[in-house]
Amino acid sequence: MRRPIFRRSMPPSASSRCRTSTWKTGFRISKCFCPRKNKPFKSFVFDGQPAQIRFSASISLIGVLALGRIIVLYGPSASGKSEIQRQLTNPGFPRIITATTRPPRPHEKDGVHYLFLDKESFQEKMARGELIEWTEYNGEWYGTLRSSIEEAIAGPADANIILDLAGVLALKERYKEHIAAIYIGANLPSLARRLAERGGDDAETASRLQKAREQELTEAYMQPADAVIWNNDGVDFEDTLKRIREVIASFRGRGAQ
Ligand SMILES: Nc1ncnc2c1ncn2[C@@H]1O[C@H](COP(=O)(O)OP(=O)(O)OP(=O)(O)O)[C@@H](O)[C@H]1O
Ligand SMILES: Nc1nc2c(ncn2[C@@H]2O[C@H](COP(=O)(O)O)[C@@H](O)[C@H]2O)c(=O)[nH]1
Repeated sequence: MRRPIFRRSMPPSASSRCRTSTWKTGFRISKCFCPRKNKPFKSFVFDGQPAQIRFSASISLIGVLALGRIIVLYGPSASGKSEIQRQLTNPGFPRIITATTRPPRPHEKDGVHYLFLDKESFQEKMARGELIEWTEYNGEWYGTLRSSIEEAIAGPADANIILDLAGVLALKERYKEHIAAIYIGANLPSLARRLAERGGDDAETASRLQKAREQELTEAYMQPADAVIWNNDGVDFEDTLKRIREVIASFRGRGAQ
């Protein structure tokens, strides 16, 4: 028996003049005229599906209606992700700010580059389910706020975010069709030079380079990327930006990933 599961603004005498469009998801929109109230109305109906299908239908519906896509930049430390993000970000392509327990670098501002948290606050956010994913890097915690991703997906604009591979995989698993990942690479000599120029703690620099050598420069690390861009020293940074803009435009042309 076909039975309405979800119904909105359906007056009692709704049986009258309706034009119904049915979506692939099983969702039906009827544009009707109510003789009793003498005015038009719309009804929204999921029809005759078992509960578990209803749930996935509503998820697909969110997918259909939500437009925002998220471009994830990932790759080794000092490959140029932050500089690329800085150049690409604008009001129509906002950055999604993640949280970290690492101390800010001299130029970094709370709420702009990261939400800088102490370990206790970070753990509280984890415990409250406010983080959709998190990772440990160099003894510090990094995590993505659930609300930041859901707002970006529900919004009309694409957004960008910097994550590591664990973050890419977590977002792709949960929001597959909204996520496109660009791996930003640079060779070891470029990374070493840039990290030395950044200054800071020698042990931390060595650890970042080791992670690049052993993990972040491997084929396996790049494998989930939808595009790979190399930004070595000697490559004109404007050229890197141009290639990234082209890749992002091609994602838009293809529709959601
Ligand atoms: N093509 C390039 N040629 C020379 N220097 C570059 C190039 N691209 C970026 N840089 C420089 O490399 C340094 C590191 O870049 P950036 O901070 O953006 O890296 P990152 O990937 O965000 O690093 P991290 O993950 O450690 O934060 C910056 O000083 C940046 O200006
Ligand atoms: N999985 C996540 N990775 C993140 C997040 N925010 C940043 N990152 C990655 O961490 C490392 C270290 O960052 P750094 O700013 O100290 O160089 C780098 O690979 C970032 O891409 C996050 O929320 N989740």
